[in-house]
This record gives sequence, C-alpha cells and structure tokens, in this order.
Amino acid sequence: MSRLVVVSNRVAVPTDGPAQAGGLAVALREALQENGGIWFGWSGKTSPKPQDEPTMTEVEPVTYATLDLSRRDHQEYYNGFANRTLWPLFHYRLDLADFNRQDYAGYLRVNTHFAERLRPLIREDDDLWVHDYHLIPFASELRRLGVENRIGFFLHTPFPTMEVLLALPSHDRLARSLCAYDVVGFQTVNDLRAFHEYIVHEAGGEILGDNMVRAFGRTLKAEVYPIGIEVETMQRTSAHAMQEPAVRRLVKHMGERNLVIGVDRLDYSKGIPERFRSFERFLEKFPAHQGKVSLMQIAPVSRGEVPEYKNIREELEALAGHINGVYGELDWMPIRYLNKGYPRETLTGFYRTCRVGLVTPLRDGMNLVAKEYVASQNPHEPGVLVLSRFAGAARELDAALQVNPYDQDNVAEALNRAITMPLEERRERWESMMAKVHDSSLDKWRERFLSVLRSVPPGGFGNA
Ligand SMILES: O=P(O)(O)OC[C@H]1O[C@H](O[C@H]2O[C@H](CO)[C@@H](O)[C@H](O)[C@H]2O)[C@H](O)[C@@H](O)[C@@H]1O
Ligand SMILES: O=c1ccn([C@@H]2O[C@H](COP(=O)(O)OP(=O)(O)O)[C@@H](O)[C@H]2O)c(=O)[nH]1
Repeated sequence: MSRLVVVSNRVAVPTDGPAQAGGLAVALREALQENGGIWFGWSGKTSPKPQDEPTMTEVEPVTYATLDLSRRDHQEYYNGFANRTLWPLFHYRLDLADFNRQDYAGYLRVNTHFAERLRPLIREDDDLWVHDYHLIPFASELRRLGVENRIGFFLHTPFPTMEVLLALPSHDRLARSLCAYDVVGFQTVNDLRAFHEYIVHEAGGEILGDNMVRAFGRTLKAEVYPIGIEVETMQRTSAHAMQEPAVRRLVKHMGERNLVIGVDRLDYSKGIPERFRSFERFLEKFPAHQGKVSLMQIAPVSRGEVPEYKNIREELEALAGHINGVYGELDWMPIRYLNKGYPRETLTGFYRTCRVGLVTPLRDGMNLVAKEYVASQNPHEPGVLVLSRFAGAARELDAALQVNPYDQDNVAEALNRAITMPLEERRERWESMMAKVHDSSLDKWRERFLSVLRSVPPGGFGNA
C-alpha cells in the first residue's frame, strides 16, 4: 500500500509531552498510529528565523517532520490570517473577522515555505492528506513544485455559505486553491452544500454526478466524511477512569447533587458565555434546582495571543463571578469554572460522572466532545446530551436534546428536561446515539477518506 503523508498545522509529536486539547490533533494521532507514515507541520514553537530543515522524530510507525515558525510568521499566518480572518469567517462571525493584507501575505508565505520543505520528502507513490483552513493553498503550492501525487484535503471547521465567504477579499484565490486537491472532505452536508453554492453561483463551475465537481479548470471529488472518535477505547477508558483520584474527588464532593459538564477550548465559537447565561436562566426559571445542580465548565486557554480570545476570557471570569455571587451558598456554587485542561482519560471519568453533557457551540465543525460524552456513559445509567443544533455532531446525534444556543429559555428548559428525564428515556436516547457514534467512528472516517483518495486515477480526475 502507498505511504501516507499527513500535513496539518498542529502536529502532536509524542516526545513533546501530552497533546494540546483539540479534536484534530487527537484524531490524526490515532489515525497515523494505525497506518504509519509521515506527519508534517508546525512544531508548535517559534524561533527568530523560519526553520529550513524539518526536525525529524521517529516514533514507530510514524516519522514526525516539524518546522518552527518565525515569530513574524506565527503572528501573521497563525494568529493573524488563520485565526483572526478564516476562523471567525468560517464560524459565521463576520463581526470578529479582521481582513489584513499583511496577514494574508504571511499565510501564503508559510504555505509556500511548508510546501517547499515537504517537497524533498515526498516519494512518487505517496498519498498526501492535508488538513484544515491553515493550509488551503498547500496543494496548489505543491502542484507548482511539480507534485502530481494524489492529494486530499479535509476541512475540520464549517464551510460558510457563499454570502459570508464573499466578504473575504481573497475568496476567489482560496476557492481556486481548494480545487487543486483531488478529494475535498467536509464534516456535514451543510458544508458541502455551501461549497457547491459557491462553485455554481460564484465560480461558474458545475456539480457532476458521483460527488464530482468541475471548477477552475479542474475536476475533483467533494464529499461529506463526518469525523468520529475511538468508541471502544473511550468506553473502556471511562469505566477505568472512575478510579482516578481526580474523578473520585469529584464524585465524593458531588454527593447527592447533579453535575452538568461543559468541556471546550476557550473559544468564542463554543458559546460559553451564552451557556453561562442559559444556566443562570435555568436556575431562575426552575428554582427547585438551586443548591442541587452545578455546571462544571472545563475551558483550557486556546490561541491566547489573539485579542478576541483574551476578551472572552475576561468576559467569562466576570460572568462566572456574577452568577456565583448572586446564587451561590456557603456549601454550593452554581458554576465551577476551570481554566485548565485535563488529560482525555480523566475527562472520560468526568463525563461518566456528570448527569448532563452541555455542548452548545454557536457554530462548530463537528465537536468531538459531544461524541466522547455519549461514548463514556454507563450503559445502565446514561446521562443526557444537550446539544446545539449548530454543531456538526447534531446531524448524527439527533437523539440528543437539541437546542438553539442563542435562545436562553430553550437551553434552560432542555436542562430541566435532561435533569428530570426518566431512566428509560435516557437509555433509549443513549442507545440511538451510540449507534450513530459507532457508525462514524474515527476508523471509519479515516478508512472512507483514504479509500476514496486511493481510488483517484494517476494524474487525478483530469482537467476540464
Ligand atoms: O490547533 P489549535 O489552534 O490549538 O486549535 C485546536 C483545533 O481546533 C479546531 O478543531 C476542529 O477539529 C475538530 C476535529 O475535526 C472538530 O470536531 C472541531 O469542530 C473543529 O473546530 C481546528 O479546526 C483545528 O485545526 C485545531 O487544531
Ligand atoms: O481539557 C481538555 C479539553 C479538551 N480535550 C480534548 O480536545 C478535543 C476537543 O475537540 P472538539 O472537536 O470538541 O473541539 P476543538 O477543540 O477541536 O474545536 C476532544 O477530544 C477533547 O477530549 C482534552 O483532551 N482536554
């Protein structure tokens, strides 16, 4: 079988210690460990100058090839265009998007530099799989360097509707470079529909049969591949994690009370301030739960140099303080807000302990936490998932209590329903969600994408 070369901005090199929170790193680490191959991308570090030769780390069966970014590249490419322009735009936050030509130039520069550094490592029969919005121009850069291998791309975030994408000054070049891939994967049918809309109505392209698209002089396949988790591992881990000291402490401290859990990178797309306000509304509307139900929010800091991420941190501290001040008692606090990350193994024990998983992003590509919460439940006494309709996971997890995260009354009512839900209904909903989580496991996601990529004829689907 041909060798796999994975390219992503975030690379989780095992010798660098525990991986950062974030679904992409978690998913790719597990995918590559099965297949072996090269994982190429940013080292997560900065240095005064861009690194020319990748640092190679061998941890069988994977070779990690990573590059430090110069401070300027880190600022313009990662903090700038990737996380202050594309991220808010792709999450429908035009109000937060910053359109800055210098950052855009930095984004293109890093994509060119990365492609040039990877080029000598590529063998003729390698298959390349590139990930996420940081690296959209990567394939067109490789093509310019003469690479004719099969190249696939998976977008982990939502793909915005055409009207939103048109606000990006460089939308045309970005869409054109997306079409330099042979296979483009999206999380949900909504994202694929939005891509089609752009291709047909803005790029003058066509949608052909069998999920093929013709645009910008190329033919490619564009499909939906919802990402998943390692279901069995998660189930096993969650049962064992109940013995972990942190989980035992939580269980002991909780006593007879119920806990609602939220786990998210500290990101405005996750809707955490709206969630806190909804929890306050829940306490207001259903006072019988005061003193008996708390929200535990785990929110490790993410992209902390980007101003919008600093702002949300301040907003949350103030909100948690306000709600605890108004409703808290000597022996009960409504919100436990933890600004730190936990290993995923410990999280599975937390998920299993908490009666409700509250996952209310304003917009999310998939949201693996929703699937992890489901997989970690005790089958005899499962908790209830309250899930935003704007998370990619809502497409599959239709047996969750689905909510509109902008509507505080709606979330408050769903919380009350979740806390008071009879065991039989909890089990029925959980079984239905588990079947879906199994259907889109991480293995299946990877195998489906790679089998389609490997079926691309040599030289691609042809130019139009
Ligand atoms: O690398 P960071 O800047 O620290 O951010 C972490 C990752 O966040 C985003 O994750 C997305 O991928 C998940 C798995 O497919 C998906 O469930 C989630 O909805 C997405 O937001 C980002 O897209 C990744 O590139 C980052 O590494
Ligand atoms: O303290 C934490 C918080 C999150 N995560 C993991 O980070 C991932 C988050 O992925 P998700 O798709 O929910 O969102 P993203 O952060 O990628 O946008 C999940 O696997 C979580 O278990 C973790 O390991 N520790």
